[in-house]
Amino acid sequence: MENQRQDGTRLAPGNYKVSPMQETDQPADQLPADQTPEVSDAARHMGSFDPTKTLNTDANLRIDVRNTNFFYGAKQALYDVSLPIREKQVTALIGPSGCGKSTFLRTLNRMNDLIPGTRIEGEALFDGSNIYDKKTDVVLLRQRIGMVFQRPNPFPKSIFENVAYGLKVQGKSQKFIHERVETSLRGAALWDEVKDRLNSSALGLSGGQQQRLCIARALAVQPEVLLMDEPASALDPIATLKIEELITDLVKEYTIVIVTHNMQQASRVSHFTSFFLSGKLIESSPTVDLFSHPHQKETEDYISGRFG
Ligand SMILES: Nc1ncnc2c1ncn2[C@@H]1O[C@H](COP(=O)(O)OP(=O)(O)OP(=O)(O)O)[C@@H](O)[C@H]1O
Repeated sequence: MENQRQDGTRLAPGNYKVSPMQETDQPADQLPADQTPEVSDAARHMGSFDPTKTLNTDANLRIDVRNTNFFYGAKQALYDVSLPIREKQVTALIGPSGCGKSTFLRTLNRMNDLIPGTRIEGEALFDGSNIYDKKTDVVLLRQRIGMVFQRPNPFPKSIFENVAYGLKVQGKSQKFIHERVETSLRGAALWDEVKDRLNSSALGLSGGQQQRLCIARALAVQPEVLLMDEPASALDPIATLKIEELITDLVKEYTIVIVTHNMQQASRVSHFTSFFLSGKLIESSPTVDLFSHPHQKETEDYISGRFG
């Protein structure tokens, strides 16, 4: 298929131009915010990441979701979803608003349990145990499968306290906590920006920094899987590129599942992409294949911009 959107831009990873990355001769102060030289620099750096180079279709299954149905009261939001989530790979969930991406993501660490009247069927095997099992220790589960939300949600505490929080709950020693806070902030590419103000309020950070702080907070308890629900949708283009760059770094050590509205973002950062529509998983493939050779008509319609 000629993989062109209606506006003419191509979607195949690595072969298309994403508007924030385009270069121009206009003076910087006359450029839209997403085309400033700073963005171009970050974009150039991102340009060196090519998920096709680290795609591993044989990677171990980290979570094996089988035949999941999910209900909000009488309303069914997921229909018979089966999806293998591979270790140390980024899996992107895409699809139009209301298709069930976030619901699916939240089933993976039982965040939907917090909503009264919800019900789930099927299984999601994580180290041989079913995540949905009533006996699952959800506190431990959420430690092992951490989550970052759409809007940065730091606690109204200091930068240090935000990252140390989970470790204090675990009763770790002061020395351990100090070391882990630094490692986590480094892991979230925030250390250099905050090392001299660890005791300042986290609420004084920019939106992008707050989101990286939330990522550091999730990393502090050493999760194995990171769930990200549109982690950059509330951020400006520079902060967005920093988060994308961070994802491409984190996946060396963690398994990542990311919900995104942005197909170009899925192409830039993910190894696998799953397309949802009306609560059903329509197609799931290596990202490069899904965008260049979709197997289903619905997928082709969606990625070519015919709906959604
Ligand atoms: N707490 C809730 N109670 C009842 N229905 C809900 C609830 N949360 C989501 N839904 C419904 O479930 C369906 C899937 O919603 P979900 O938020 O998972 O979709 P989404 O693909 O993530 O959408 P978006 O991209 O807009 O965030 C939608 O019809 C939505 O209205």
